[in-house]
Order: sequence, then C-alpha cells, then structure tokens
Amino acid sequence: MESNPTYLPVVAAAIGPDGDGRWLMHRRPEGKAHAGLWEFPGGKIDAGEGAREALVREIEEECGLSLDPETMREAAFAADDPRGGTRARPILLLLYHCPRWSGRPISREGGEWQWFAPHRIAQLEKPPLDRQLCARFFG
Ligand SMILES: Nc1nc2c([nH]c(=O)n2[C@H]2C[C@H](O)[C@@H](COP(=O)(O)OP(=O)(O)OP(=O)(O)O)O2)c(=O)[nH]1
Repeated sequence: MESNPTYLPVVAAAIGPDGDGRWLMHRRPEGKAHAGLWEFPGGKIDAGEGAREALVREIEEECGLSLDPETMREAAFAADDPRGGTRARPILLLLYHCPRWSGRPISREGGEWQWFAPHRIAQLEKPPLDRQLCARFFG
C-alpha cells in the first residue's frame, strides 16, 4: 500500500508540570487561523525533519524556551477526517509530553503565553484538535 502524503504533520508540546503543577499554553495571535484560541504550542514539521527536532525549533522560535528532546515522550495524537473536513489538507497533530526545558517563555511572534492547571486548560477555548488532545492527555 502507498503511504498517504495528504496529511499535514503538526507537532505540539505539553510542557510541564512546573513547580506549581501547571502547563504552558499559547494563545494564537490575531490574523492567524484560530486567532484568540489557546493551543498546545508547536507547529508544522518541515520536510526531512524529525518530530522532536521540529518541536525544539518551533518552541525556540515562538517563545525562546529550550526543550530537552531526550526526555520528550509521545503522549497523544488527533487527526482530521480527510473526507469530513472542508480544508484541502487534513491535519495530523502529534502531542509530546516535554517534562524538561530551560528558560522562560517570552512572546516572539505576537501570541500570548501562560501557565495553567489542567482543570483550567479544560475550560479554555481551543481549536478542535487541541480539545481532543486535552481530553486525552489530562483525562
Ligand atoms: N494546533 C492546531 N492546529 C490546527 C488545528 N486545526 C487546524 O487546521 N490547524 C492548523 C493551523 C495551522 O495551519 C497548523 C498549525 O501549524 P502552525 O501553528 O505552525 O501554523 P501557523 O498558523 O502559525 O502558520 P504559519 O505562519 O507557520 O504558516 O494547523 C487544531 O485543531 N489545532
């Protein structure tokens, strides 16, 4: 069977817990898809890139945190149904638990960064696939 080149591969990070049991979320800036909604931070995997490598790059670009790729663990995934959605390319969103990092988040690309307890993350307005990841990751 041939592989499926249709999906757009996207990685996302569950960064935490911090000393207070909180996790880092990103609020998407105005002018982008899902503006104003809170997501697990991350982005698209470039051609030829590994998932952990892409996550380290995206998080560094967006907020300056350095993630430790050695301690990252696959945590959950969510995918669009290729026939159900209206967009040309369905998303395959891979969530990694990232328990070790260094630095403090600063907004480098216009989004907002905040640490939240899991019950607060459940209440945030999120894009559809992040809602699924939240339910799967925090239960
Ligand atoms: N996290 C998340 N992303 C989603 C969902 N649905 C959906 O179409 N997307 C899209 C929006 C973006 O095209 C892509 C996420 O990659 P990204 O964060 O690097 O994209 P971006 O909008 O910042 O775009 P760019 O400037 O990097 O091109 O996935 C969803 O439910 N959750």
